[in-house]
Amino acid sequence: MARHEMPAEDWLLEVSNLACGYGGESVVSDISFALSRGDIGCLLGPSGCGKSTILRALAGFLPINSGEIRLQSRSISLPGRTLAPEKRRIGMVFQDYALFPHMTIAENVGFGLTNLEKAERRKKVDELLDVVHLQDLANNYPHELSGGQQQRVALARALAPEPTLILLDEPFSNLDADLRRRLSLDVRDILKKLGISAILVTHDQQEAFAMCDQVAVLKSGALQQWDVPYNLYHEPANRFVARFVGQGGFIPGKALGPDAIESELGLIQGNRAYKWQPGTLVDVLIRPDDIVYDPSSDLRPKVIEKTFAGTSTLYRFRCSEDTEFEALFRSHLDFHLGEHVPVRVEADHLIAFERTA
Ligand SMILES: Nc1ncnc2c1ncn2[C@@H]1O[C@H](COP(=O)(O)OP(=O)(O)OP(=O)(O)O)[C@@H](O)[C@H]1O
Repeated sequence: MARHEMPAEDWLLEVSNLACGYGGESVVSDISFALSRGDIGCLLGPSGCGKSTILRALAGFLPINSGEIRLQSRSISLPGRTLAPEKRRIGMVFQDYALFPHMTIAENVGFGLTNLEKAERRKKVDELLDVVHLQDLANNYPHELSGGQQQRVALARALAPEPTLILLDEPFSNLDADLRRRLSLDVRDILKKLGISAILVTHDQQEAFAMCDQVAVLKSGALQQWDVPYNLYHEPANRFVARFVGQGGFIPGKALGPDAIESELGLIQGNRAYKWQPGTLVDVLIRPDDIVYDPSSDLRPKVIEKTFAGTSTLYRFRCSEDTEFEALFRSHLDFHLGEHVPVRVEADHLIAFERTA
């Protein structure tokens, strides 16, 4: 069954035409998306696009100006009616961990469980420390833990009251790249094992793709596309998403038919049909992995930039002033600046937009 045909009760979170902001002004508007139970969603976009603002509205810290937020089919935010944060059953994990420094790890995790008997609380804390693999550090203090360990404590503390939804606000941004990648996969595993839904805020596309089932790409307070990572990459809704998600750039071309474009890189054909008239001027998206090295090719663009990245090298090629593009080759294919290299386009997914100016 397609997602849009799902009955309303299967959505965990529904955001409809949301507008909210500060001092009566909206900094985000017309935001609509829905998350099904157990899924991890993401708000992805450049700095200042409104990710944290939407997260604050979901948490109940910010009233909304129009639209509605529903959690488990229950309205939690309407203009003039905001269910208090503590009544939403939503947990939060922040970038700076926000652990209590004078409490042990076990006490931090058990902080929100005051309604439980002592023995029951201890059992629950042990279970959660087990889930985040920190049983051995129960009696340590936060400053004795690494950043990654502290973030797992923060997650365990947020999970303790058994929330319906967890909000993760740039939770890995204080960590180095390697730990970031490992911890994001760890957190995904933990949430999936427990069947807990989450919304992650990040401006790191790799993190969004590795961790999330659905991603919202935002620009200047407006939702550009809400989709699975694969579609964002292969079927971006507009130029902004095409550029923001993944690497690559546009080259000029002319439509020959619904699925064929003539360009300086030759005829580019794909599996996606457009409604263009033959002769329409378009911009075609070329990703670095769309270009392959082919010694028999007559197309021989010039290397104008080269970035060595260990197992691969990113090249920037120029055919003419209007047509430049990038290609990623295994690093044993070593070309020098100014060299003319035989290449060919091998793109399954033809992504192009009609030229507007
Ligand atoms: N408390 C506030 N009062 C007034 N304006 C604010 C407030 N917080 C954020 N803004 C403005 O709202 C807009 C969106 O900010 P927001 O923090 O939601 O962006 P973001 O996408 O989370 O950015 P970043 O990735 O840098 O954290 C920005 O223009 C910002 O200046």
